[in-house]
Amino acid sequence: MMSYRTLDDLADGQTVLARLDLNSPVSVGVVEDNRRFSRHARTVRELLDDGHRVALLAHQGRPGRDTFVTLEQHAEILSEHVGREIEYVPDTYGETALTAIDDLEAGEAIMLENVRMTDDELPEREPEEHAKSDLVQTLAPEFDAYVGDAYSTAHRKHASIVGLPLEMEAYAGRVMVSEYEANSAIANREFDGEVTMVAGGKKATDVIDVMTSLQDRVDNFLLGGIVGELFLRAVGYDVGRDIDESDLYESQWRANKDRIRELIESHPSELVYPSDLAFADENDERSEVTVADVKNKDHDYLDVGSDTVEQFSDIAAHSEAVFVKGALGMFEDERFSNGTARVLEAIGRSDCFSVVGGGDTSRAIEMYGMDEADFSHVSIAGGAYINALTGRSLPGVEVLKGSVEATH
Ligand SMILES: Nc1ncnc2c1ncn2[C@@H]1O[C@H](COP(=O)(O)OP(=O)(O)OP(=O)(O)O)[C@@H](O)[C@H]1O
Ligand SMILES: O=C(O)[C@H](O)COP(=O)(O)O
Repeated sequence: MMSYRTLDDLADGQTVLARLDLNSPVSVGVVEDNRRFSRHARTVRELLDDGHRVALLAHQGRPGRDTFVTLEQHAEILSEHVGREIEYVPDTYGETALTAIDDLEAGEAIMLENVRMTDDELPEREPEEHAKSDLVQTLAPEFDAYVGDAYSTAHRKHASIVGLPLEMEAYAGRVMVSEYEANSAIANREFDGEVTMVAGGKKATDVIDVMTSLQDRVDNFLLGGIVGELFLRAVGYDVGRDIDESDLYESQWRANKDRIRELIESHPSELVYPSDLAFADENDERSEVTVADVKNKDHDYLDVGSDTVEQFSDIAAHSEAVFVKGALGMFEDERFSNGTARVLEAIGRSDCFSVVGGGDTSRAIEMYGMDEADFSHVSIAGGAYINALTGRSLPGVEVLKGSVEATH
């Protein structure tokens, strides 16, 4: 299999354009620090230590959304993680940006403006088409090399993801390599023992896509969260109702019920249902009920119960590989964190190959005092993680591999 070049292949002292993914939660204009900064800091620090002149390219939000802001705060947060000042340049590829790139000294980095503020970035186009854009044609000649580190945007055919690497000597950064290898393992690698997937959270369509494409590779699907309730409903339990104005159950049920029924029919022994559920009682305290005793959608079920936790933890403990997609409950509320936190702890304790994905689910690791090092990999990707699990190709990875072929 043709692979990509990595930072190990990059000669020191070059002018380098590195594409990162620092897309972050933004609340009332304030960018939240998160794992993406600490992970990419490793790539940036290494580039600076190797004497490169480094311009960083990244995006935030999409036009029209509240999260669509400049990268000024990102430059500050990343500077703290890297331990060196990264100057923010309020321009992506105009005169101001080109002057700042020209002025770079060895071991210095600048952060160019949110690349989604240019018209060329966002249209989904083939790499060859993007390569002709002004953005790519202006930036590419300024650099000796492109470092693709934005694995979590590699599912997008955007100019800076697929166009730039086509026109430049391209290398995969440290985040790109570690994410790609771990997340593709379930689709690419053979495991001798049992393979388990925690299938939870609230994005049922994504999870059911993953389950459908991995149905013959996974021995146990541990069902929880809203996904678990949809499966319980499909086998006749009266659970799952929309909370307030939310559309968590009904629309997802309508969209997925046929595929859920197909999975139940074709893989009855791989599906592991919750045997009990938790809800808030009249005193607003956690109570549990066995699934058989649930009646008339009488509560919002916000976590799996203790028996389920025990059963899921046992299965995780004797698996050879465990992939997590989605939380087992509404863990942000401590009363309903038991399922997610205890099962993650069991996975962390076991010596299985473990991958935890999804921005929300991986937040539970630090919220409940677990050590990221107890897992083989904690992914910082959302959509790209789904693509990798389902074995769909990632254009941003393919173009890095293609770039090696083109030079051979
Ligand atoms: N029974 C439930 N009722 C309501 N919300 C739930 C329930 N179970 C899980 N959740 C919510 O699901 C969310 C996690 O699921 P989701 O699949 O959306 O996240 P993810 O895959 O980790 O993240 P992302 O796709 O955003 O990177 C959590 O925020 C949790 O509160
Ligand atoms: O946060 C992400 O998943 C990536 O940055 C991709 O963002 P997008 O879904 O807005 O393309």
